[in-house]
Amino acid sequence: MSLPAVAPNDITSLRSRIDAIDAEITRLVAERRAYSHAVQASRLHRGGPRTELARERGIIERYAASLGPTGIALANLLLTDCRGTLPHSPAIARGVRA
Ligand SMILES: O=C(O)C(=O)C[C@]1(C(=O)O)C=C[C@@H](O)C=C1
Repeated sequence: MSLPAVAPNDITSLRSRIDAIDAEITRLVAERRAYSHAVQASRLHRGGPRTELARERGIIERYAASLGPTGIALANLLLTDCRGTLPHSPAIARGVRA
């Protein structure tokens, strides 16, 4: 991974790049959650189960291949976040947060 030209001792510039990356990551996590909820809602609508463990295993394997053990932890966190209560679910209506 090569970095754009930033003086190595320019901590302010380096941190501002980190902050921009974090903002992008959190935006992508929210976008991923929305797509994940759409897939889960579609599956439920067709009478299927809400989760699909074979698909989750494939995702975890991809993260592991890219990032090693940290990737496994990250994939599990993402899947937990994306599996949360669907916006239209009765649990939400009762005020329960997954
Ligand atoms: O890809 C799917 O089938 C999804 O429902 C999305 C997703 C995910 O967030 O990646 C969420 C729940 C499933 O158990 C598997 C994967």
